[in-house]
Amino acid sequence: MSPAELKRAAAARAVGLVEDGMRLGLGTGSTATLFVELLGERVRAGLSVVGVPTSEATRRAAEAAGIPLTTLDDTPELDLTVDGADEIDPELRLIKGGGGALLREKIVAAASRRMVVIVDGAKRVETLGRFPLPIEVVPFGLGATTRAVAAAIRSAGAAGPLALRRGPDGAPFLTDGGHLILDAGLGRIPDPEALARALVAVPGVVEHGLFIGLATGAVVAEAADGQPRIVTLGAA
Ligand SMILES: O=C[C@H](O)[C@H](O)[C@H](O)COP(=O)(O)O
Repeated sequence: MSPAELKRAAAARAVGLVEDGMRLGLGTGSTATLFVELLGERVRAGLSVVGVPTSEATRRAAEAAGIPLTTLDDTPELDLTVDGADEIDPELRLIKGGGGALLREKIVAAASRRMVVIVDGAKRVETLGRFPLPIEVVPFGLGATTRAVAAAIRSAGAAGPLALRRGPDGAPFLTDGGHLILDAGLGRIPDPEALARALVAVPGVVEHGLFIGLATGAVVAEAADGQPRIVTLGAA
């Protein structure tokens, strides 16, 4: 089975969690986009929901799918956010931000009573860190902030190179908020909570891709005999 088929299977299961009248957080990335497309089919069939997109890309996808949108200003409390992830560990801790949407994703997840993560089985790890950890920083003072981020990483018992993320044209990648991203290739993160605390204490760091205590459940699609097998973690 291809990763795309597994992602679609996870997204399809999560669409079944949506109930009429729900206020939804709409995640970002290839898996979350499949969820948005499938949700759009239900909306066109009569389901009534409103969604808060976590990126401009998701806003466009949701508009194309016909999903009514709102903002956290008008709708500050959400019932359910469905989003993808780059990694998930057994404690439902995540690495997110591979697509650069971590800041809005974390704000939306924190405003939601439930956050359900949809992933293919390859995203499951025992220890977070194989996927480079995205760290969103303001452009001002980049050199000093990078040094401080490196020290914060060491203080949390981790190590690895920091790379400024670049777009396909080679120019620094800019988030929807106009910030830069440092990708930390750590291999393993022995103490995610300690690293999260250390990173938020660095002036210039806007947010990081460790999502701890936010996911309430996960829908994982694994390949079994050529068919997707859904495994749920937590409350999903
Ligand atoms: O910034 C992007 C998000 O955190 C995505 O949810 C994450 O990168 C997973 O994306 P995908 O479903 O494309 O693997």
